[in-house]
Amino acid sequence: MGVKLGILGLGTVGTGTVQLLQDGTGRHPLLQEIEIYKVGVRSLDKSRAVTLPKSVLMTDLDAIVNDPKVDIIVEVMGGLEPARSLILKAIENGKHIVTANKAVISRFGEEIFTSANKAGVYVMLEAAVGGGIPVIQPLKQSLSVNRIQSVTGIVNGTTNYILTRMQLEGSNFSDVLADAQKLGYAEADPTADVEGLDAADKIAILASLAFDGRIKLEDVYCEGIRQVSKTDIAYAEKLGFVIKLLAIAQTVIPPSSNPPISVRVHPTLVPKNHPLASINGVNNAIFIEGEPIGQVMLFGPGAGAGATASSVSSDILNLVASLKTSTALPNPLLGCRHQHYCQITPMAELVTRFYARFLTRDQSGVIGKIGTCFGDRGVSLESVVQTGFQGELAEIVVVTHDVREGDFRQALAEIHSLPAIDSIPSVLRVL
Ligand SMILES: NC(=O)C1=CN([C@@H]2O[C@H](COP(=O)(O)OP(=O)(O)OC[C@H]3O[C@@H](n4cnc5c(N)ncnc54)[C@H](OP(=O)(O)O)[C@@H]3O)[C@@H](O)[C@H]2O)C=CC1
Ligand SMILES: N[C@@H](CC=O)C(=O)O
Ligand code: NA
Repeated sequence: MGVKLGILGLGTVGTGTVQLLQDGTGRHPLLQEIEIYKVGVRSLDKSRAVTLPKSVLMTDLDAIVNDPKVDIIVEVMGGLEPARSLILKAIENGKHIVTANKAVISRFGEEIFTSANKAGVYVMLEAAVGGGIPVIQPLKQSLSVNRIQSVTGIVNGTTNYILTRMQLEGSNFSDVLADAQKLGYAEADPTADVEGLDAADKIAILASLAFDGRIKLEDVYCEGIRQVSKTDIAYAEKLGFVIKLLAIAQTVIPPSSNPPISVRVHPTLVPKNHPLASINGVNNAIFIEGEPIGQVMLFGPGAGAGATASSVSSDILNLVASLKTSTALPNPLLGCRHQHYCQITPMAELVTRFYARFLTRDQSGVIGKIGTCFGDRGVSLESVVQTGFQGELAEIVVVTHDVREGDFRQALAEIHSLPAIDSIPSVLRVL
């Protein structure tokens, strides 16, 4: 008898998954053991890119998670509710879960994994981070003996696609966002992509695995890409950088048991010679540093139907394999064993380089005054460039050496109050 799937959602990811499962030739033979038993959607009237028997497609998702014949629930509907309640109900009913829903896991992970451990079922989430890139299983298994120092990722396909096209083609933000939506990369509400919230969900999940503890989503600092302008992209280019939305989790003191970590998402100037600088379009990459392994980078398509279906289906396959060889004890490398919360360092304590662009009145000595404010706070400058004019205003760009963020912000506030300063249109961190 086949392993019966109840799939919740038949949009971009659900459709890609059904297509993959229906076309088993040349793939792993265990796929033959899987039966697409029920698929839950919102509307039965929509035209679908896959053909399913009438008896399979239904709108009563509660009935699917309560159906005793269903072995695995594949939650690819997205959103917080009813996704969370359906997952919890399915777990209570003894079903394993595969989900692509980082928003639910990053917010309700504690509740979901606690219930799953109690019920003796697995919650698999490879598709939730990095789309098609295997990163969850590598962190849980292949890299788990390492002491991780940092996880730095481009983990949102939509914003990487937007920034790449803005950089390479000088395209306009809203036109490119519309393309990303048409291609099925963006979330139902693309605000989650553009504001960095999707990347924050993902880095919370990665940090939890890398640093072996729970993360409160509200502790993840988050800035999106709306304020990244063509001007900054052009200055970054001249200075030898590209701008990427990075999601970063790193220890701030040498690794120890439960070390304080910094977890954040923000647009970042990445040196052109860094491996993450060349990750373009919808691709994602996760750059991991650990001891003893050194540096590892996982790269691939971060969104889209086929790529995400690859991760969803591999999770299903892992569960099918477990069900076939079922032992009484859960496999600790597949389950979640976190009990404590990670300590998160406040942003003011972060040590990083900064890029800042100032619009100044064209008065003599402005650069000196900016330098003095920075110097008073112990902020040393790596480069200062005055290249352009915007109307009557001169444009000055600085890049600092490593500095404590709190000191940099104080200096910036002092600079802002100088009569010669018109405005500070952008402040970005530098990797
Ligand atoms: N798109 C991507 O590239 C990736 C997406 N993800 C994640 O995968 C999940 C799904 O994304 P995606 O496929 O793009 O989303 P879509 O919006 O394309 O599809 C959502 C599907 O779920 C169904 N659905 C949603 N809400 C309900 C409801 N309340 N009751 C019944 N059915 C419902 C919809 O039904 P109907 O068709 O009838 O409207 C639709 O079939 C999300 O969590 C997303 O974050 C993860 C990695 C990549
Ligand atoms: N909207 C997300 C989809 C994958 O998680 C993205 O653009 O990365
Ligand atoms: Na993945």
